Amino acid sequence: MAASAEQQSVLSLLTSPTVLPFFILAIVYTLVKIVDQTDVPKIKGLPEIPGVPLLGNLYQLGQHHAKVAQEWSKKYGPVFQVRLGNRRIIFANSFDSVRTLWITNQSALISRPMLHTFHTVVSSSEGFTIGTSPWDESCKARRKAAATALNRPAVQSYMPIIDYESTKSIKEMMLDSKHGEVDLDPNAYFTRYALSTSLTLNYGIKIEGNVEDEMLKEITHVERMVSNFRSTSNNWADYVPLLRLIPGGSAKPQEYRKRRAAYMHKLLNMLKQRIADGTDLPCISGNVLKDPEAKLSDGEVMSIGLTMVSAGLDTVPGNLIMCIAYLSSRNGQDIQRRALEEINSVYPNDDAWERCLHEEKVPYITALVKETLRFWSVIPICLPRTSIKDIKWGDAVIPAGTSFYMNAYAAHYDDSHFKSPYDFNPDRYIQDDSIDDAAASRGTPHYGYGAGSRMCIGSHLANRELYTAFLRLITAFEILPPKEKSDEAIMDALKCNQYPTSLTLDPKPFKVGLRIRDKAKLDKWIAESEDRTKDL
Ligand code: HEM
Repeated sequence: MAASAEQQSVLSLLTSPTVLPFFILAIVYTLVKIVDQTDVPKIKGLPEIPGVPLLGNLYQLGQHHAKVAQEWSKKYGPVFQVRLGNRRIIFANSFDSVRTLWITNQSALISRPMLHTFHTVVSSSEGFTIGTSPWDESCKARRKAAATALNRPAVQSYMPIIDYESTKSIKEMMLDSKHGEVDLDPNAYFTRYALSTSLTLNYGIKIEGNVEDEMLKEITHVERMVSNFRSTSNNWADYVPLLRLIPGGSAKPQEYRKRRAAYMHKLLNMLKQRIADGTDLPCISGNVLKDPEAKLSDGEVMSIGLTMVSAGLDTVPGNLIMCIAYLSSRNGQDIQRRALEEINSVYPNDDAWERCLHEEKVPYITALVKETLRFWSVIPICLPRTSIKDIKWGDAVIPAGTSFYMNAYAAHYDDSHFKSPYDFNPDRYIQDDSIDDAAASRGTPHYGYGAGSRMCIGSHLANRELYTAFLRLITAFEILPPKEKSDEAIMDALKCNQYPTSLTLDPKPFKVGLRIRDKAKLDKWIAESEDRTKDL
């Protein structure tokens, strides 16, 4: 149909050289306004960090989101709103603000957001882990089942596994360092420690090989990559939907989804075969599969398995490895001396290796664990939350459905809560005067395990793994600086991360020296442990 005379005159006006540029600008402006909307409108009464169209504050946050947000909090206050693409996020950056939002408002802050890369691309076939699931009946059931399997008495029954794995790692470190002659990187030994412990208690299957084991390397690499896809700081496509249209953008996440599915199915099938043959060992997934009353579907059993494999894999080794790095430094030598004195005074008969399986009686080692969790903040921006009810903050009402990011790194270095927060000082958890007194009396020692309604349910297990490993390492070895000078960045909680935008700290490679304190005693402790765990 031909255009009317009126339409033709409008068209020629719009395409005239003087009007056309303004017309194009108006179209672009309107389009930007449409795609630039946020999931939650701007919240009145809460500081907002100025950003740019489409990206919001994504570019300004750079690689070190936790550090940049910590800097902003000096100007804008502890709690502010940012825009990451089309998402509005509340950042909490001080110890007290986290407590108010995460603990006082815990029933409102119980859900988790869905992020495109992890929830749509990486996880579509394998289900979500508990820590990435929004709050619903299924998440509640899986969390309850896993929490029961990880409660204090249950964890005590897993101590033989921790006995076996810690001994295996320390023995291999002794042999691979040629009894202390050669420096080594502790990373792989403690990655296997954490992974093999999780696999044994979930499937009754351990990593049989040394640190070069193929299954160990595959699971470690794939889980590390998945953890990057899961990070709130790594994937711009989570926030800017237009970026999802870029061809090939999903190729890597999809590749890792397939590789992850392969070993998750293999582990479950191995367990099912052992159950059928009657050769299975007691384990969490086995208990669920064999329990006729269990109300969990196959997918839910798989989700618990995924959680067990992934949850402790970066976190336990990250803490262990970075504490070992610190212990090897000059200041770390004093900490080792003090720790050994404390261990020997509690256990004058050299039975610390065995007793630590039953009790935690050396307060200085417990304090070392806490200080490590604070100082290294291995999940600097804690797993994200979504509110399910309105939350009041000062005069602002933050509507239900808003995403919240806890800047655990900034809270851990908050000098209104911790005295000299940049000093590594286990004593702050023993002597009240190194934490502000009022703060000390309020409980929560740190946010290493998060806080409130969706706090880590693996913390008893992780604490036992860390305590046992530290106590045994310190009695076995003097941990020394490497013979060759190492990268000084390894002592900085952010610079030591080789992949700064990952969810969990991924330590840069480094080496330490080891000197065996007493070869005869160490051989005896190892032999006793091997004897105790020979049927595992
Ligand atoms: C040192 C080691 C560990 C650290 C630092 C750590 C840290 C965390 C953090 C920060 C969270 C998020 C909490 C929140 O949102 O407030 C979390 C959640 C979780 N962790 Fe851990 N974790 C560790 C070990 C483990 C282990 C060994 C397991 C189990 C085998 C585990 C299981 C879980 C689960 C299931 C969740 C999700 C809870 C939920 O969403 O309801 N964690 N962890």
